[in-house]
Amino acid sequence: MNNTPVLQITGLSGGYSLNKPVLHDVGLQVQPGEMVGLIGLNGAGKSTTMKHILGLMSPHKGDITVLGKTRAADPGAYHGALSFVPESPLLYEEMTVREHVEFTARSYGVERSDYESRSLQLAKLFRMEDKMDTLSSHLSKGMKQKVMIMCAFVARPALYVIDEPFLGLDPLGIRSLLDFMLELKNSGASILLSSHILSTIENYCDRFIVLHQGKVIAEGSLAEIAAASKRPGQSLEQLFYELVQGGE
Ligand SMILES: Nc1ncnc2c1ncn2[C@@H]1O[C@H](COP(=O)(O)OP(=O)(O)OP(=O)(O)O)[C@@H](O)[C@H]1O
Repeated sequence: MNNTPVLQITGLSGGYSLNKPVLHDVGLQVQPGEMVGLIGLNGAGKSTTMKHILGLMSPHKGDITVLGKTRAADPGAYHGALSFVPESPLLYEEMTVREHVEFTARSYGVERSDYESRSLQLAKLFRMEDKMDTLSSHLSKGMKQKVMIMCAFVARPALYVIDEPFLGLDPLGIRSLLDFMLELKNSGASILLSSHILSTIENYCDRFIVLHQGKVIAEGSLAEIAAASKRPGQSLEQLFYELVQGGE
């Protein structure tokens, strides 16, 4: 059996300047078919961790592998194996929704017929069918976020890196996104998801990584974190509160 984690981070230290690291010896894994919640206060280092995974920043120390390969060893395979939903939508103002989704599908080498069926499915799921030919500059904030999500999901990579995706989404959009992530996970995809909405992700993620001041201070399933904290039965929010208060 292949036990290679889809994402493996080992001893990662990094940040925006060499003399002031933001991440300190961060280690985490995401296995095939796992949804892992990366949680932490504002400034804990969640987005910085994601930027390192995406190769937008280089580690000061440590290694990151996707499907067992570093970015340096095989940049094409590394980037082709992951897609990203950023915290704030970044779109080309002069392109329509359809053009964004199609452009992304092409850059991932998605077959035309797969692109067509997936884009139809995503447009329906996120209630964007009547906006497919609208310029992105004419969309609402939540609709722009949906375009980012549709682009990430049209590719079907092994790993999804999703940074606080719920901001701006309406309740139906949040439910559609959660259900779709569950479907992807059940079909074997791996998801690293950051969010502050702990009550929402509590029942969806298999495991949680708690980052505090750039360090991993707890990890495991809800039951494992509760057991390690000697607080069985507590909610993720209660456990998180106690962990970060203790970490101050
Ligand atoms: N572009 C940047 N240049 C310098 N420092 C930065 C930059 N972006 C973030 N930081 C710093 O890095 C640290 C971690 O920030 P990061 O954005 O990773 O936090 P986060 O956990 O994603 O927070 P949030 O929940 O607010 O999104 C913070 O101290 C922040 O000030």
